[in-house]
Amino acid sequence: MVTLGTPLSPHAFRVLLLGSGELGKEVAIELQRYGVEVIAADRYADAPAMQVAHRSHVLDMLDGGAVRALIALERPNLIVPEIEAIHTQTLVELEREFHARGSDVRVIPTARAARLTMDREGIRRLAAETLGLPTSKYRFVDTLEDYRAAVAEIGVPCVVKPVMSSSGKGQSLVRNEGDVDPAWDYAQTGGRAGAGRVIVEGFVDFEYEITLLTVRHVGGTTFCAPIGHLQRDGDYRESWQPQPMSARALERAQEISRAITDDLGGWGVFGVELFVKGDEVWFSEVSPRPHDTGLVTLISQDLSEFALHARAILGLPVPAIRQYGPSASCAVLAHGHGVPAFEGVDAALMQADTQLRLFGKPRVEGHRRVAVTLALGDGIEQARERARDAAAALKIELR
Ligand SMILES: Nc1ncnc2c1ncn2[C@@H]1O[C@H](COP(=O)(O)OP(=O)(O)OP(=O)(O)O)[C@@H](O)[C@H]1O
Ligand SMILES: NCC(=O)N[C@@H]1O[C@H](COP(=O)([O-])[O-])[C@@H](O)[C@H]1O
Ligand SMILES: [Mg+2]
Repeated sequence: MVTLGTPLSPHAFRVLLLGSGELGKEVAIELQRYGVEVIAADRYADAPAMQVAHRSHVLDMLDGGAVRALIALERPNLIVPEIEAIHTQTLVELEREFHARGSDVRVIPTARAARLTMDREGIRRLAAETLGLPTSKYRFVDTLEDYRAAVAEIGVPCVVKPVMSSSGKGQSLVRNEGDVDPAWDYAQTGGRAGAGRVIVEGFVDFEYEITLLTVRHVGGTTFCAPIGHLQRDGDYRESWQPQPMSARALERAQEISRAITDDLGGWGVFGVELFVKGDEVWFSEVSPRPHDTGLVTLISQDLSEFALHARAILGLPVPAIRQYGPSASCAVLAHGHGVPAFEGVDAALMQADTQLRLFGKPRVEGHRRVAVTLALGDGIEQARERARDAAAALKIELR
């Protein structure tokens, strides 16, 4: 049983967010509602979650020493990874030390889950080889020569990704011979840890893909309604809920999600990414934290994925999740260089049942998701159209 205290007092319940983007911002707001003292960290200043936290720190989270020093300084009750780019081996060591000391400090959901999912190899081998879950074909390679052989063996089309990357960075679809070498070069430059290991995945010719938000909480495991989504360049553009599925496919999706999340363990929200064709379901990957496609739950459920994460990690009950019917989200990307200014916010909010979140990201260099629109509709198509219309009404100027 958790005792929640008063923030900024000696008996505060403190949560340290490692990563402070748009997803962490919503988690921070939900934690604030329980009087939790929230400390936000990221690699840059004025990140979205920092703007709603009690305190913040800027550090290189891939530096194990820096992560350890921050945790020693802040002495949080919970350490909550918000992104994958963290020195997760340090979290594994710290968790072991906490345990040995009899301390009840926890890494969410577990340090092992954070470590396995930051590297595509860890989670893929666990899912496919240890748990026997259906996945695409795959090979891990370190050299151009092995890479070419892996592509020849798996065949085209195939998907090439750095083992450490997210949001489609460094990822290519190889359709023919001419795509092979450029995909290697892109994987070598687009990964989060620089050049390195690559996964070659067989292309899964799915009908649709979903995120199954799976909540592990004190009372057991609860699934949200499936979220369908559209990805471009490996990054999410639209998501909707509920995605229509056959009863058998939904059952398989839940079985796979339960298997992987039971193995990872701990409390919190997991975003299980699955590919579906007819009644067939393949595991793709899992985030041991709220998922970007789950932003739709800000409008589609009484408890959003962020509210669910807060409840679950605090050890609070999740007796039911109410879904409000057809809903959608549309990601808003800014392109260019500068500080965003938003016009057309009024136009974006003209339609009933439409909402907007502006993340407050301090700068854009290249492409960056800076906002999301949300809508309810009579059907999925109407909800998606409303969310897209609202996004199109926004005009972003980079100053
Ligand atoms: N083997 C595959 N077959 C078919 N499509 C794929 C395959 N792998 C990836 N994709 C497509 O690319 C998208 C992004 O892939 P993936 O989720 O592995 O990338 P990511 O960089 O981890 O993205 P994120 O961090 O946003 O989840 C998938 O949602 C899917 O649309
Ligand atoms: N697919 C993972 C994902 O959506 N993560 C979310 O994006 C932020 C990074 O955004 P940035 O790259 O604009 O800093 C992360 O902090 C997290 O909130
Ligand atoms: Mg993904």
